[in-house]
Amino acid sequence: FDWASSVAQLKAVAKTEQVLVSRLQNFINNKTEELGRIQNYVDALRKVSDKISSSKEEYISHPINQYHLIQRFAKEWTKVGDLLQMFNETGFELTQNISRMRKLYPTDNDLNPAAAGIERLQRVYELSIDELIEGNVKGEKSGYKLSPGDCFLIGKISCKSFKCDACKIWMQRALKLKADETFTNDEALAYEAVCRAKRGNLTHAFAITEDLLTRDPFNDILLGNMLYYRFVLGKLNILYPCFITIKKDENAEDEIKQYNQICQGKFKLPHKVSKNLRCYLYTNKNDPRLRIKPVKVEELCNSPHIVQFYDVINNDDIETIKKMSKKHLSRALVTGPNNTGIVEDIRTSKVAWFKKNDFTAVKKLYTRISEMTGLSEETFEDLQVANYGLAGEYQPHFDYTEKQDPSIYKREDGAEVGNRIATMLLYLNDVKEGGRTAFIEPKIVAKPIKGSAVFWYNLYPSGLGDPRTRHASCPVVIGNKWASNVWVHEVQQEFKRKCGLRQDA
Ligand SMILES: O=C(O)CCC(=O)C(=O)O
Ligand SMILES: [Fe+2]
Repeated sequence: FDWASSVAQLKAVAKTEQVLVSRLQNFINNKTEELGRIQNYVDALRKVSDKISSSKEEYISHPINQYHLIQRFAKEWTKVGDLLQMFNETGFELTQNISRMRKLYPTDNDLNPAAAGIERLQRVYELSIDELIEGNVKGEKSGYKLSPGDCFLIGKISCKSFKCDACKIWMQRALKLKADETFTNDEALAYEAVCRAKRGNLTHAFAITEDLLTRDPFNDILLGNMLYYRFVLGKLNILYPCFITIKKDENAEDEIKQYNQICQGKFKLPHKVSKNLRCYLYTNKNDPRLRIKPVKVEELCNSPHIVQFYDVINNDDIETIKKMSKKHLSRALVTGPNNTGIVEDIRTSKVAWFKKNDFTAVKKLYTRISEMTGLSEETFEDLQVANYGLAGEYQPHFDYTEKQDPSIYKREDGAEVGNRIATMLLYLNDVKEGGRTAFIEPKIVAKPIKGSAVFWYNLYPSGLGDPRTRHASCPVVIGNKWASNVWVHEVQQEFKRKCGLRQDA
């Protein structure tokens, strides 16, 4: 089910935990009470048996005693049997419920993405690891700490996804805090060695691994790595196939660095740019519907033109949309080979989709967007509602497709609607910390403000994709993020937004 990719559904888990705690407490109370009753019986019966053991012959010769002995077996010990049976049965239902529930709620598989989320927060926002370990995120204290085992897990996940710098710092933390029952020092060292090797420091990795092998000479993974180091260091002439080295993609790394810095709020627009940005009331060339209540606009960037509209949607409609979405949220996909949707780490959120006619709030929203932008609803895509999970993000991407294939966007009725000409990105809540929308080239961010929406054209008027619109959703640090997109397609907008004479007009 993938619990780390949406916060909305985690709320139910927290509620269930409360119920569980009180059920478990009841269970213990009942058991204790039953044990107490059994204890009373044992006390009473012990008195009798003590007496008998001191003078068995004498006791047994007396007819009343004979009667009592028989009576105890006929009655008392049956009662003890009943009590024991009851003791065994109490909590049976709870045990069954718990094992059924375990299948529905977070399991071991959810821990890795959650650990990856913590690592992502640290990396993107350059958070202090010491503070994170203390449960302190940008001054917000959780009350819980990260254990050495948690640090080890975060290091291990980083190593497996080739984030070697992260692996190193988290493993060093794990080692500094000392191993707990979840890992040994040698395991932490082994991961660190693999990371060093991936960074090209093979001699050091070789030395660490050689040392580790003296303590664990049959460890398959260590042996495999050793063969590889020997090969690369020229000490062996066959290659062990299980070890991969990663090639650095310099461009991608530079972009991620830039993305991290934008998310951290490190860039300020120079005065000569920001002084040309305006806030104004907009009536879309005197649209009669907007003349009465013009829309509030804030310019975020002039080139490309990116604006934030305020009070686009009211609170009731927002709550309706979120409530409807909760039932339908499923892991967000990105476009993979042959236009199929695939799960990727670059997009950690859950989404739900609605049609214009699914309920009134969507219909109203579509009319409103059409009024504000002057664009035809005819080729609006279905409404996408997204909820981001632990450190949920959407790494830099274009909303338009770079493919030249006109059939890529087909409406359900088969009509080809062209590329995504524009994006309306609505914010359905305020995010306490993080979760901003970052535009990579102009180095600007939009802040999620409930009821507002960011709007921009993805294509030049010529229809060519505008690469300056590359954008991302920064990881959520504290709180929860609800956003929603309406993508507008080219077809039907020909007379609403006319094409220019130059390709990048
Ligand atoms: O949520 C955001 O801030 C951006 C989302 C986005 O870019 C998308 O869904 O395409
Ligand atoms: Fe996007």
